[in-house]
Amino acid sequence: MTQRTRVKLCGLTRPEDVDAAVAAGADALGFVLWPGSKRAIDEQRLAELCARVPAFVTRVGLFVDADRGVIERCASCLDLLQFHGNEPPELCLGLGRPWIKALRMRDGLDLPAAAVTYAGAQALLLDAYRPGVPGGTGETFDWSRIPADLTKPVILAGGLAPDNVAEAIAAVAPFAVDVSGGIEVRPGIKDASRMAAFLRAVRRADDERSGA
Ligand SMILES: O=C(O)c1ccccc1N[C@@H]1O[C@H](COP(=O)(O)O)[C@@H](O)[C@H]1O
Repeated sequence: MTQRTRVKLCGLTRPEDVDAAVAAGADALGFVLWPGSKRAIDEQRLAELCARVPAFVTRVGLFVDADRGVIERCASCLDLLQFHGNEPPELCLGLGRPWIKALRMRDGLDLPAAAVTYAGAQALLLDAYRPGVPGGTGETFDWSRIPADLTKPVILAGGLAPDNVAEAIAAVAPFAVDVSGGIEVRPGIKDASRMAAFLRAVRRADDERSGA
């Protein structure tokens, strides 16, 4: 049986966007805890937003080489940690919380080897590579570079939007898709109708894959 594609909507900063993302049917909501991002929120805002999220919707915190103390404090209201920096796998594992590893698809990246290096991760999030930017570029990458037999679930990210996510799902059949810029009016400000359109496009793609 074809699995349904899970959906993470990332970079939420406002209570109304959290409510709209949940109403649209998102499986996971992402909160950026990297101060360098235009979508960054502080710990107090994180706690406020997380408190709005109902059971069975996963709260994900995104970190880029954050201090361990920051990660531990934020983790108290998160279900999953997402690492975008040079965090050693031992650090990610040592936090004792479920986590995923984001990898930018630079030339020469050996994905099967990365799957071994990050064996403790619950999934690999694959994003576009732009030098000097840890993620969230709004750019796609060559999806054919993703091996079909990776030993970790794939979360496909990078430049996804309501009008290309079906093509991405048909090409990659990822476990999940992740989007930020493609559902925004500007960084950190989400558009409820684009979030709903994204979810509809994913459902349609799943129906097509399953022949429904
Ligand atoms: O969103 C950010 O600002 C960000 C900053 C640093 C690392 C990752 C970031 N976002 C992640 O990147 C993906 C893809 O973004 P986009 O859809 O291409 O805009 C996003 O889903 C976040 O997981």
